[in-house]
Amino acid sequence: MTKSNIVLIGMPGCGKSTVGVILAKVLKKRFVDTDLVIQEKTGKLLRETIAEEGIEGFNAIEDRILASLQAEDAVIATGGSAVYGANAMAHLREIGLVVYLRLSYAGVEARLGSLEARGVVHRPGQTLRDLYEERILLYEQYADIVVDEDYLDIEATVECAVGQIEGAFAQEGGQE
Ligand SMILES: Nc1ncnc2c1ncn2[C@@H]1O[C@H](COP(=O)(O)OP(=O)(O)OP(=O)(O)O)[C@@H](O)[C@H]1O
Ligand SMILES: O=C(O)C1=C[C@@H](O)[C@@H](O)[C@H](O)C1
Ligand SMILES: [Mg+2]
Repeated sequence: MTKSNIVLIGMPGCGKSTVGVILAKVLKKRFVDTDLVIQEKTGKLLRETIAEEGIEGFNAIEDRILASLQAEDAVIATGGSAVYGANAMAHLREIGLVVYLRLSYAGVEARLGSLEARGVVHRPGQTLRDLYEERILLYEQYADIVVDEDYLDIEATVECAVGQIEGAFAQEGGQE
C-alpha cells in the first residue's frame, strides 16, 4: 500500500521545515513539524527541554513522542536529531516515505550559526564536523530517497523532491 506521509530528515539547517511547508502545498498535504509537536507535548521550548533534561534526556523525549506520532497525508519535518531515536525512525518509516535532504558539510556550515545558538544536540567538545560525520551515516541508513540540494535554491529543492517522490510512488505502484 502506498504510504500517505512524507518524512523529511537531514542536518539542522538543511531546510526540512522551510522546504517541508512548501512541499506540503505542492503535494496538497498537511504539514507537521515535529519540533513543534515536542514543544506542545512538553509545554516547553526545545532549548528549555535540552537544558533541563540534557542530551540523553532530550533524545529520549524526542524518540518517545515521534514513535507515537499520528499523521495521515502529511509532510512531516523532523528535527535534525530525530535519527538518534530508533523507535521514532522505525515508526516514521512505517507511516511514511523517508526523504533525506542532503547538504554537503560546507553547505551546512554556511547555513548554521553556532550549534549552541541553534539548539543543536551535541556532546561537549563535539564539533560541527564530528556531528556531520556521525549523523550522515544515520540519515543514509534511514533514507528511502536522497535529494541532493547543494547548488539548489528552495524552489529547485522542492521541484527535485517532488520528482523523486513521484518516481518512488510510481515504482511502488508498478510493483503492486
Ligand atoms: N536551498 C535551500 N533549501 C532550504 N533552505 C535553504 C536553502 N537555501 C537557504 N536556505 C535557508 O536555510 C535555512 C533552513 O532552515 P530550516 O529551519 O528550514 O532547517 P531545518 O532542516 O528545519 O533545521 P532543524 O533541524 O534545526 O529544524 C532557512 O533559513 C532557509 O531560508
Ligand atoms: O539537530 C538537532 O540536534 C536539533 C535540531 C532541531 O530541529 C531541534 O530538534 C533540536 O533543537 C535539536
Ligand atoms: Mg526544522
